[in-house]
Amino acid sequence: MAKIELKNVTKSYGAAHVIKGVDLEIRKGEFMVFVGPSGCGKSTLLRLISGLEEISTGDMLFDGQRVNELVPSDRGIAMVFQSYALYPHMKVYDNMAFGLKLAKTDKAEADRRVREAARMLQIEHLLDRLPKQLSGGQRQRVAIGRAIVRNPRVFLFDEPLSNLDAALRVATRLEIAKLHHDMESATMIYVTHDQVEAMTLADRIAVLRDGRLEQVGTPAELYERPNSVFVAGFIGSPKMNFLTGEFAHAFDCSTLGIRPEHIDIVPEGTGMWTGEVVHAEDLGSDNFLFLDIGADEPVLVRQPGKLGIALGSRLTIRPRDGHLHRFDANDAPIR
Ligand SMILES: Nc1ncnc2c1ncn2[C@@H]1O[C@H](COP(=O)(O)OP(=O)(O)OP(=O)(O)O)[C@@H](O)[C@H]1O
Repeated sequence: MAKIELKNVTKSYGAAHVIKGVDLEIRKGEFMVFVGPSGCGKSTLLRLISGLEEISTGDMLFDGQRVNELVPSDRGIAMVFQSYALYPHMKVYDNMAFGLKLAKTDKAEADRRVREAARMLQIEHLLDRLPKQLSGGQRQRVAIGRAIVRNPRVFLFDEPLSNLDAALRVATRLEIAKLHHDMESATMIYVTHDQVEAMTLADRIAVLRDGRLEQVGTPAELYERPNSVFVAGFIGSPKMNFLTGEFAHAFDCSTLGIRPEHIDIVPEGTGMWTGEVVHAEDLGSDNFLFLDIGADEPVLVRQPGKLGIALGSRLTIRPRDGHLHRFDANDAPIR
């Protein structure tokens, strides 16, 4: 399995500069997740690594070897997309074995690999079925199985779970986490919009913004020590509250960030701010309370359990010690 290095990689389509100089080292066996707003270049970066697209300038290395000119089939990668693209007329077994057949892999060896992958993904009982006889989640597992049997150096996933319903997403996410655990030397790169997928699957997350890397770090690093207002607002769900003006000046900063889960409701007279509940969402396990404390936008407070707080109630709140994020006028953190 491979270590992947990107050295000042750029990609332009005519005058459109999509990737603007990315330096990144993905370790052998690492699970790297790319996140960022729509259009920031996540899929393009994945396609550059796969070789489906050629980089414009810079270098791409797999295990120290320059692969800029290598076609996808010579890079030892396997891709899993959101659409599974299984052959409808072939049984699951043949779908999984197809690539090996093309590569003229020994039949017994191919059989061994298909059954091993099917066992890992718990789809052994589905090998004789056609794709149309499978659920969406099962189809996606077959697509992942088809990637596994090829024994790739690198797995590339482009939003593989986005076509699945909520329950299947969770089940298949656990499956992918297990796969990474079982194939500990497999390097995996994964593009997603989903915060939970990014936070739970990643060894490290790369946050992209407009064709550049904004920050790369472990999920905990990005959550606890974001390097910019952008990362602070992007990582975490629901989103961090940002206060400016007098609210921030009171803390000697230009922007004050507080996550909804780091605000406590306290007795009047002991808090920092008081405001009216202008909107409330009861999720059963959690309450989202939106408080108008006189800032530009209501402050979101996340509280576990059943609260039964009525709209229009006045609440006093206090940010939890050690969980304030202060930023200067350049959006850089003050620590
Ligand atoms: N073949 C192309 N020609 C011109 N522009 C392109 C081409 N492919 C992608 N782009 C542009 O490059 C930018 C990045 O696209 P990309 O698909 O990598 O973004 P993304 O972060 O994966 O977005 P999303 O989250 O919406 O899938 C977009 O502005 C897109 O319009």
